[in-house]
Amino acid sequence: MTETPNPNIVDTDSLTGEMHPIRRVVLALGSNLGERLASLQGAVDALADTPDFFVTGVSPVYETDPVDAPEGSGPYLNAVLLADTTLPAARLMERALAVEDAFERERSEVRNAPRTLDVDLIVVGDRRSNEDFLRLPHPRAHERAFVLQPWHDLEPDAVFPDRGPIADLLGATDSTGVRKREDIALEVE
Ligand SMILES: Nc1ncnc2c1ncn2[C@@H]1O[C@H](COP(=O)(O)OP(=O)(O)OP(=O)(O)O)[C@@H](O)[C@H]1O
Ligand SMILES: Nc1nc2c(c(=O)[nH]1)N=C(CO)CN2
Repeated sequence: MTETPNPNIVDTDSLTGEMHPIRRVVLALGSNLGERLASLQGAVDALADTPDFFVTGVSPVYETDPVDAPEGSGPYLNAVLLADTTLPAARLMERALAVEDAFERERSEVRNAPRTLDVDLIVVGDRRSNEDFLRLPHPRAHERAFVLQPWHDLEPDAVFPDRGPIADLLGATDSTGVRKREDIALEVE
């Protein structure tokens, strides 16, 4: 006898759509053009307003010397945001780009040109990707004190996939150009 799917058994996935696991997300925010703090705060607000995306932590703000940036680039404000989400990583990337656009991010041909807002996905659970549109974990973040320091403030025991404890990575990184701004802070609604 040929087995056929029982039409009386409801496939819950066909009702609810694909099921997605909850993933812990680390995002890095940066700005070195325009109203830097307002852009970072706007990014936090916009991300916190994203359905199925729950902000769990926002780091202190750091003033940082530009790294690998064109001559004459100004200092950055940098921060890290932690969240839990069921959104697929590609949707998160689209959302990050849309939030950048909302804050007048111009996409220049010049590598690392000054920008009003940069939203980078650093880690999305154990998701790995190696496409131009989305590389995960972020391929350069493990050597960037402007990412590691604020992340370390939130999660001193965090481990960067394949790279090791962020405390060790931070210890191996030059963080002289990374200064905490005690006078300003980002707020989560
Ligand atoms: N993990 C990621 N986070 C952010 N953008 C990514 C990531 N992986 C790939 N991209 C792609 O990179 C492009 C954004 O590049 P962008 O000019 O903002 O890089 P950058 O932030 O200047 O440099 P870097 O990646 O070294 O921080 C987007 O098209 C985006 O799809
Ligand atoms: N200090 C600092 N330097 C950078 C930053 C950044 O956010 N902070 N982002 C870059 C490209 O994403 C390149 N250089």
